[in-house]
Amino acid sequence: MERYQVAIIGGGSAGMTAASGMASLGAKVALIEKRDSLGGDCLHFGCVPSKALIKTANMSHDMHEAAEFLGLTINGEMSFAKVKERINQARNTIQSHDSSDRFTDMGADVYFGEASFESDHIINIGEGTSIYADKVVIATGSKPVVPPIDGIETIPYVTNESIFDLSSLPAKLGVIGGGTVGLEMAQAFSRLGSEVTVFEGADKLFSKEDRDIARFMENEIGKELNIRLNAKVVKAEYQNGKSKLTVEQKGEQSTEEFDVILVAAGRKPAIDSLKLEQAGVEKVKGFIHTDASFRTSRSHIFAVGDTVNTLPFTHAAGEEAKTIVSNVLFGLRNSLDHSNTPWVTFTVPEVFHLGLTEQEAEGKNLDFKVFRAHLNEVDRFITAHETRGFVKFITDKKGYILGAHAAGTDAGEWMQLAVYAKKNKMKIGTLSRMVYTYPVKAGAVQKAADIFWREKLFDGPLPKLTKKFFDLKFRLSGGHASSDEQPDT
Ligand SMILES: Cc1cc2nc3c(=O)[nH]c(=O)nc-3n(C[C@H](O)[C@H](O)[C@H](O)COP(=O)(O)OP(=O)(O)OC[C@H]3O[C@@H](n4cnc5c(N)ncnc54)[C@H](O)[C@@H]3O)c2cc1C
Ligand SMILES: NC(=O)c1ccc[n+]([C@@H]2O[C@H](COP(=O)([O-])OP(=O)(O)OC[C@H]3O[C@@H](n4cnc5c(N)ncnc54)[C@H](O)[C@@H]3O)[C@@H](O)[C@H]2O)c1
Repeated sequence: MERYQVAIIGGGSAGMTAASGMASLGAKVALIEKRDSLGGDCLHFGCVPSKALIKTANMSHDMHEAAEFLGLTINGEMSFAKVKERINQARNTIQSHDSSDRFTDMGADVYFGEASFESDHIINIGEGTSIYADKVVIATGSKPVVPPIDGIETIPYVTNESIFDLSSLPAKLGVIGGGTVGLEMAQAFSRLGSEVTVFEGADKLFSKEDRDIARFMENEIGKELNIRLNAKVVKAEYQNGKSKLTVEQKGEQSTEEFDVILVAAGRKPAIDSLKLEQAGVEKVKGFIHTDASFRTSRSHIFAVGDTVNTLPFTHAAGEEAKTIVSNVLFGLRNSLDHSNTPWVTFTVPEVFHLGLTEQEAEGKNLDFKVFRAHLNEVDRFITAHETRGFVKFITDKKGYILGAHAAGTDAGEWMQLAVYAKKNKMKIGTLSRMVYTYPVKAGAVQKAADIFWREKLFDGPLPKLTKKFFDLKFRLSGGHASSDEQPDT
């Protein structure tokens, strides 16, 4: 049986990052992936295809809006095959960066096959292969939750794992779940031309966002989609090529027919087939339980990414994997503070989230301040006619950043500045005291940050003091300007 210092189960964002870090340091590493290529959810069914789809849908939407405004006519039918071509091109290009050769070149052995624990050190891969590992990293990601709706298995629903394989654009798309996956996909399909209805069980959308952002976004996205809140899908049927949903809302039932149903009702760790019990690895609430240094209940077995109950994002998975490299190889106890990990929801407008929301600051009884700027005050947004949205900073009394939130075009790009400032424990005023190119979208950050100085300089005692000083100076100079300040006559 081949022996490894580290076996990494799962070749997604977390697994690949851990493998490249450990193999580059010279450890004998096995990377095991159940699918026939590396890349994980993000590459195959998540971030990459969804962002390529969103971009293509926004291109189509913006083109139609611009044509109408400029008095142009667009002819022809949109080709869904072309949309898929763009998605596949993006996937293929990124796939080439994630090729197994890259990892073998680094010295890792890549195995393709489903892994499960035979014991706490022995891992079976598919049928017939077993390896021994001193340490193990579990990075098997997550999978979609399919809610227990009567008849759901009788309809040909899609999830994020199959929606990118649709052969044509559905005329009517029903989306179960108004979370990040549901809303990003719903808006993209709507912008390509589908009529989209989103069924959300909760009473609001964007529930993890700052309440002002959530309210604003619910209103914005509601202009493009049919949103049904407090909606419980109780029954699903398939008749004459259509999927029929029975939905309960405010005690009343109604039915609606769709060409395609997307189930986007949340995700759960993909750990069922690992036989964790054979390794003695414990779970809590369906996630693998770890300490702050990502050690499981067995100290030589680690878990990162979507398998643990932290933040379910690619960049979070990657950062967790980087954190454990020295924990696994050198027995260190590095931990990761996710309070500086942002996330972005790629709807239009885009939503950026970092740190505490206003309601969380209230919940913690913090003495905090809010600084905000609206995009209609920022020249770059005005010139681009993209004034929908705002930025909002939450700081402590002294101005240290606790949270930063924004909704607006490309918010995920221009708000990255806030991550640097918060991580480096800067006051919001620092974001004002730097020169921004004119005109850029990050001008919105500067506008909000300027308020910090305006309050400090102009709302405090300083203006009264300086007025007294100038009055005195004026009187001392005889009530008229000194000779060297006299204007030319
Ligand atoms: C539609 C969608 C869009 C998303 N968009 C974004 C985004 O824009 N930005 C963002 O940050 N995040 C996004 N995410 C979330 C992101 O995809 C995940 O957080 C990320 O992929 C988690 O990485 P991971 O390495 O933990 O898991 P994964 O990337 O899922 O990798 C796990 C790997 O383990 C393999 N595996 C599973 N079980 C076994 C086994 N028993 N043996 C061997 N291999 C196994 C899987 O095949 C997979 O390749 C999106 C998710 C979805 C669903
Ligand atoms: N831009 C990004 O970074 C990005 C994009 C997509 C996904 N993701 C990640 O993937 C994770 C999963 O996304 P998701 O949207 O699947 O999950 P989610 O937890 O964000 O949203 C699921 C939604 O479905 C609703 N729901 C659950 N069961 C329901 C039912 N039976 N009927 C109606 N509504 C129901 C929930 O109330 C919730 O609002 C997210 O937490 C996010 O971290 C990130």
